[in-house]
Amino acid sequence: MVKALKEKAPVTGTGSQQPEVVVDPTREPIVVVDGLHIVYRVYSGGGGKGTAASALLRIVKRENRPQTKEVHAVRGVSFIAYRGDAIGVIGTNGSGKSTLLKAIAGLLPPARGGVYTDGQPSMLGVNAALMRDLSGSRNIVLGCLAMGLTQEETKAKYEEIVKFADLKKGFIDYPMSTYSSGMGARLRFAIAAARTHDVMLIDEALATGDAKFKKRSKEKIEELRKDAGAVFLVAHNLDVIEETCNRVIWLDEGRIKMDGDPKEVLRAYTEATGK
Ligand SMILES: Nc1ncnc2c1ncn2[C@@H]1O[C@H](COP(=O)(O)OP(=O)(O)OP(=O)(O)O)[C@@H](O)[C@H]1O
Repeated sequence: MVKALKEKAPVTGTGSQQPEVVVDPTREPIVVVDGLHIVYRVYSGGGGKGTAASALLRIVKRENRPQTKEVHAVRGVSFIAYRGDAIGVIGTNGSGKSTLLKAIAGLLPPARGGVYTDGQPSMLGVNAALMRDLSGSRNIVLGCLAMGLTQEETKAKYEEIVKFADLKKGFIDYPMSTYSSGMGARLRFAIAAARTHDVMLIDEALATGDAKFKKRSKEKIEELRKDAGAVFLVAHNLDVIEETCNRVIWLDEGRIKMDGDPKEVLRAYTEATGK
């Protein structure tokens, strides 16, 4: 559900230096992120990892919970994505890009603030729920059905997906555990791209492909963008972001440092980080 933003005053970033969010009443909002905070709780102390086995041992021994440490990964992020936006999310390692995408997908609960989406967000690779022990072709069928396609639609899309993934000969019938990470990423992208998503979230999917695959992926995103609500793309490769996106959000330590025209944001980012 999208909040009644059109009547509302501009949403402002809650972080001290975050840019103010200005509402464009002429465009249709698809995703509204309003003062979002995401906090991970990490179990520390006792030397061990927070595994189920160590938790069970503690329960049996009637010990207290281990100390928890908080990682504040997203700190008061606010922005509005409009219909037709392809938004690149950039930032150095650990700046909160993947966390933000997962929160938009509804996979992480906000500690404060909220995410409002118009339609169903699909995080590429997660929603497709690919199974490593099954062949690529079985995964195509399961992935399509999991995305809500009917059996007929799945059949109709099958060849297109195989063609788009363009795996080495024969690999489509091998278990996905035998695929390289690049091959897996191609197949995940191909499956996810087989249907239009209201909000499409792509995390580093294009990082592993070769130049030819990147070009085709870019074209596919363009095509999906026309029908999709909004596309979010996380990539360390800034060329991919510049070529694919009409807007870039720069995250720095969980806050928005800049949000706007790709050329301007990428230039400032490159100057600041030397990347
Ligand atoms: N499951 C988790 N549990 C605890 N802390 C986490 C978890 N996932 C991420 N973090 C922490 O949250 C912060 C943001 O991580 P995130 O993965 O969102 O960053 P990123 O910008 O996507 O990084 P990268 O470019 O390296 O992929 C980091 O400090 C990271 O250590």
